[in-house]
Amino acid sequence: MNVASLEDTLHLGAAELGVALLSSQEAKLIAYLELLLKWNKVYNLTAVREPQAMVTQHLLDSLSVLPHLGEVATLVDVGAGAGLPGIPLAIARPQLKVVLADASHKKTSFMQQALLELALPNASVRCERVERLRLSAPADAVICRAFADLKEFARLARHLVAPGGRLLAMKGLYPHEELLQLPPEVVLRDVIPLRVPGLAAQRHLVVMEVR
Ligand SMILES: C[S@@+](CC[C@H](N)C(=O)[O-])C[C@H]1O[C@@H](n2cnc3c(N)ncnc32)[C@H](O)[C@@H]1O
Repeated sequence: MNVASLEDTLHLGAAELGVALLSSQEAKLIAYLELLLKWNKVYNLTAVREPQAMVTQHLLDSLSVLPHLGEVATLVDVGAGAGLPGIPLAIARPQLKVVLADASHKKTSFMQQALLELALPNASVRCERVERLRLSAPADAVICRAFADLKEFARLARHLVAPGGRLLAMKGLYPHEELLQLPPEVVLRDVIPLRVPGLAAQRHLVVMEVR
């Protein structure tokens, strides 16, 4: 693996996103990719296996939401899988408390190991179905990528935030159909187009507020 060029892609891409990273944070993000590559051989954690594509589709895609998180202090990543977007966000914003939740023991074992190896005290892992997950205090926001349609996301995760809290869904194409199906318990606040460096595909962040 050509680590130097992966670092370049990450460094230039983060700068393009307006995300400031220390070199130690960039090194942790690359170390996370290396862990993902290593565990993927046995655990089949992600279909994206080419290292440069992983920088773009996993690291930069996750980091692209950072400028839109606002003052959020606690964030739950539901259906986090191998830790996306939650682990890159926890690395890039050490003050942010991140809960990584997934129902799959295989996925949560990987995330637990990644948190240990990367020394990420601001993140924790819960092996639980989202609908059964209970937090000691409501989070400021919940985020998901490739988890469920907007209606189902709201149904399964709205109990994790207090009224006024946000549900953030990372989507590809503008989700016209899904937006027509939003339940009355949430209000649509924004649909933000995201530009991920190196990715031609459309990306959007849907911001909903829980009533
Ligand atoms: C397609 S993967 C996406 C993983 C990651 N967010 C990403 O973008 O790479 C969906 C994940 O959601 C998890 N999942 C699906 N339904 C769930 C539920 N009700 N509660 C918790 N996790 C769930 C699955 O185990 C799987 O890891």
